[in-house]
Amino acid sequence: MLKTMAETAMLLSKSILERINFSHMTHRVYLLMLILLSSIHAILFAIFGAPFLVSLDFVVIIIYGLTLLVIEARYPLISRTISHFLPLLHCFAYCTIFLSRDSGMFLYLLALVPASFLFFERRDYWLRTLLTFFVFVLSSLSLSFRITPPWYQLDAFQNGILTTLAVGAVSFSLYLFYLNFSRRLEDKNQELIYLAQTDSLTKLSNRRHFIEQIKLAIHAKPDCAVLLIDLDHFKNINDSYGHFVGDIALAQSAELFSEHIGNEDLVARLGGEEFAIMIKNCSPAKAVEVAQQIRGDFEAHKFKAENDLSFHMTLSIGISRLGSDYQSSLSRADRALYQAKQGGRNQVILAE
Ligand SMILES: Nc1nc2c(ncn2[C@@H]2O[C@H](COP(=O)(O)OP(=O)(O)OP(=O)(O)O)[C@@H](O)[C@H]2O)c(=O)[nH]1
Repeated sequence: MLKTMAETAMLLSKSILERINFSHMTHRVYLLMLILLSSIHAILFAIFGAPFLVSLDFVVIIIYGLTLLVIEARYPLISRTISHFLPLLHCFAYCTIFLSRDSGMFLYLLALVPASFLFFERRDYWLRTLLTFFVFVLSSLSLSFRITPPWYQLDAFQNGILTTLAVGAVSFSLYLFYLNFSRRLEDKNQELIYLAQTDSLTKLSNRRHFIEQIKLAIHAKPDCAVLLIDLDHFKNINDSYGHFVGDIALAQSAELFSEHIGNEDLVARLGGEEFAIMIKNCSPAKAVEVAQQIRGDFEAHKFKAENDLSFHMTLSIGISRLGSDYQSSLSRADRALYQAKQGGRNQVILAE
């Protein structure tokens, strides 16, 4: 029963933590966590019968509260400095003056290092370095100094509870650091994969991704058609209206092609004014039908650029069935496209 409850609590907290986007987590959350931790201490000290320490925690809570509500908005750097250096002094004072190092409060210092990586801006390296240095100095001081006698002599059990809480905070801080780090790495990976697969102008797949996908499709779905598309006399658009308008026309063409394909299909820009479409589960006759629709819609489409400029374009399409050798399939589609160009453009040719 206890085991099931613990497992449920673990799963629940894990799923909550995984939903939090730490890369967008603000410094305010960190301040809120400090307030929560200080409140837990205040309650514990009240139970332990140490009213002075309760009032000390209240003072600290008020400072964090003011930092959160007033200073954070106007002076973020001061706010960050307070929220990192105040806990340092707080722990140091507890370990050397009020409770002695037996309380284990110095362990909180360790939690501040991973926390600084979580909550400081990336560019604040100097602040992190300074903080790490302070943590080192203060933890070694609080371990070696003993301003005896401590103001409050807690018993071993009470010290144990405080130490457990501190170790919990350190572990939690390390866990958040790991979670944040692995998420950032994952986000970066996804971003790199996207950049490596995408054409920056049209946001379609690029040639590399298209080739990868047709290689996969050969094994997975035998009935695929490949359409190679080339815009007709595109040079004239650039020459007449400029390269910028040419770019707009390419982006609009990409949108139009995307409207004609299903979820499983893929449209890509191979380069320049050349595009390709892979249609899965598609007979050659059906591929010709789709290609003719694209050609007709493209011809009818009014391309628009700034200053009320509008113009029409046409395209040519070569089609082949995707066989076991993708290179020969592409070559056959390319030859069909060449025939379409030679035959006067604005037409669809299916490779034999
Ligand atoms: N605006 C723009 N133009 C591009 C881009 N990439 C290639 N081009 C232009 O596309 C044009 C392609 O011209 P050509 O290969 O002669 O082909 P075409 O004029 O379309 O003629 P055909 O294909 O024979 O019908 C060239 O003017 C290139 O500069 C691009 O990213 N943006």
